[in-house]
Amino acid sequence: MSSLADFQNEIYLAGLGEVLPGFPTDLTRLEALAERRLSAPAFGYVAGSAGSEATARANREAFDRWRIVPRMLRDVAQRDLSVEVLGTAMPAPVLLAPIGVQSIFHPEGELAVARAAASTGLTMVLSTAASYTMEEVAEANGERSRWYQLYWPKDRELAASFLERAKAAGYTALVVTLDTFTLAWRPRDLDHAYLPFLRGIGVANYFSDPVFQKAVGGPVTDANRDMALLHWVANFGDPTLTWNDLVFLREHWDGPIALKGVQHPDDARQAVDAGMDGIIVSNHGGRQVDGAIASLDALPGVVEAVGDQASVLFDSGIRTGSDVAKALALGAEAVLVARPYAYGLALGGEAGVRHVLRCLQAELELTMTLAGVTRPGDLGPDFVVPAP
Ligand SMILES: Cc1cc2nc3c(=O)[nH]c(=O)nc-3n(C[C@H](O)[C@H](O)[C@H](O)COP(=O)(O)O)c2cc1C
Ligand SMILES: O=C(O)C(=O)c1ccccc1
Repeated sequence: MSSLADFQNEIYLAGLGEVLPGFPTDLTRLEALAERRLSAPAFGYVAGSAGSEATARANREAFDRWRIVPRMLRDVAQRDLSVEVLGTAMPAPVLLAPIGVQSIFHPEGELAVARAAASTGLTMVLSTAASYTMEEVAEANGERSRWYQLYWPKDRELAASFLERAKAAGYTALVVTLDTFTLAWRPRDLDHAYLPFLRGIGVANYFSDPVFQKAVGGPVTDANRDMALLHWVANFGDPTLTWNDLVFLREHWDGPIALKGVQHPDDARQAVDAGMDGIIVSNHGGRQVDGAIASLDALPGVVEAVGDQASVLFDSGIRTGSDVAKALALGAEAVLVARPYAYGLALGGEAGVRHVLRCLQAELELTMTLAGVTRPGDLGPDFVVPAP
């Protein structure tokens, strides 16, 4: 049986022919390399977080506060990391988190990511704010599984159109991001006075949409471009939304729905009461509320509140396979990874993303195996202790 950890052997064997991996295998090193490759504003956009970046740091520190306790002599010869999450089969409990405006990292942007995801079999979550349309990305992703992330616009007709298009293009689950109806105070972007959308990046799904086009007097050309961008700004998020509005999602989406950005157990309970299928415990990688709780610290409370009624997923701060194991041990059914694959994209396009995904999966399998676990579902709170 082939295993995800075979990547390790592949690297050592290639070394016999003097071939090196090409990218670092310690994924925490990618950020510094990406900084050298990207323009200062583009690097600031991906690496930056809200305010003093205290929450971004807290996300990482929270992982350091948990330590894995390996168990011995448990026959770990046969491993199977595959899981089914919200109806989607995956080779490992790892998804590619939605990241907007990927063409600022590499010209092929989301298309390269869709191909890398397809080649590993992992599920990508496509952002509404993508640089390519959801139909183009679906084509690059092919027969593989993909989910769609909605930024819920003010115009309900536009929201319904996005959902209709996503369904038609083969996105099987819906992720609705709640924590970013407006962008936070982000000093790195402010200091560069840099917002990609105002430069027409990350608006492909809007400009290609029939409902959006109707609102701006037809297809977007040089003549109505400024008006179209202003319409985007006015429409991007809806701060009036409340829990009662979730009915709209159910009316327009018949597949599984997960809410992204939940941190409080009571919000998770409300999501379940509203008929949602999944929760993504996330603080947007520290990019929204500076000073907010580390996402990993919020995870156990949400799992306790709704873990038996909904799929609880996790993101914010995952950098290594060992981090994935800790989040699974604390109750996540699967995790989403964001910045590491964006850095891989910046460093090497499709090959860079594929490298990151293969490293993560191999390291996860080796960590689990050496800790005495052969399946993701067998990782529980017994495998971690708080650091002294
Ligand atoms: C450059 C960038 C763009 C992002 N764009 C989106 C987006 O369009 N939609 C969304 O739901 N989350 C977006 N996120 C948040 C990620 O999906 C994810 O929640 C977060 O980055 C996870 O933390 P990590 O980067 O530490 O893995 C973005 C994050 C980054 C870094
Ligand atoms: O930058 C982000 O974190 C983000 O989520 C976003 C928001 C709007 C458009 C693109 C990305």
